[in-house]
Amino acid sequence: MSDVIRLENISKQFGQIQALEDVSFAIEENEVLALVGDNGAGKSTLIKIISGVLQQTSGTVYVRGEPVELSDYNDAEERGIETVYQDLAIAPHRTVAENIFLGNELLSSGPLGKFFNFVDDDRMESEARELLARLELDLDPRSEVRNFSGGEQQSVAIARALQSDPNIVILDEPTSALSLDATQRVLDLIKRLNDQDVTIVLISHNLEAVFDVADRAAILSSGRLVGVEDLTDVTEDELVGMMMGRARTAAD
Ligand SMILES: Nc1ncnc2c1ncn2[C@@H]1O[C@H](COP(=O)(O)OP(=O)(O)OP(=O)(O)O)[C@@H](O)[C@H]1O
Repeated sequence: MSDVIRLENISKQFGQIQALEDVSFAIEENEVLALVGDNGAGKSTLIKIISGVLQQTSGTVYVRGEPVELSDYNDAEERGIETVYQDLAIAPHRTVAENIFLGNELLSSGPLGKFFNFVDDDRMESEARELLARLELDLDPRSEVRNFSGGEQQSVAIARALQSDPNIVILDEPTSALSLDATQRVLDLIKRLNDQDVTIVLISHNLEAVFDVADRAAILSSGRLVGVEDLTDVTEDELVGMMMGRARTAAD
């Protein structure tokens, strides 16, 4: 398996606070990698660096073997990396199709449409319909998103990230605040994406979800990488121990 992203000695300081210290590991092609750790461990800081929102103080990010400078969100998007943040940034009074194309609206191809920037609602609706079908999401592209449950809104946010056809999707706590049922539906969506060759990085405090959907877990504690474990090799208790900063020993 080849690396899609490799982090080498990534450190990040905010003034006196060392949010990340010398973090090095690789994300493999087509895996689901969970990023776990206690509050303040550095998970959000790390994904913001991978998605171009923050820049590391030192260290190098490699995407498909190339050292890259991700100075903003577009740099990451151009390399096929999309992120769905916890706040979702969904526009509740817009339709599913409008949300999927929010900020990337398709314009009419006719000369007048181009000139006046007419949005091509029909094309957005039909492309949204195709995308939703590909993700096996039973959502009407013409419905306003405010009518949806939390799990469905999360699915719309994931569909929007998929609109640019990324091959790496980073999900920040996609199941927090969801019912058990909705959580399972979002986990099933993550599995379907992964079956379609999308590499997934998942931040989650829900260890049951992590064990259900992820292949490996990278464990952070106080800004340091404690380990990267194959989830078939560790128990939930061992993982919690590592999240508390206890490296695995041969006796574990
Ligand atoms: N913009 C910032 N300015 C100053 N300190 C920050 C900033 N962002 C994060 N930090 C600090 O960096 C450390 C790591 O925070 P981060 O949000 O990455 O942790 P986390 O693992 O995502 O936590 P949580 O699970 O609570 O979201 C914390 O000590 C946090 O207070």
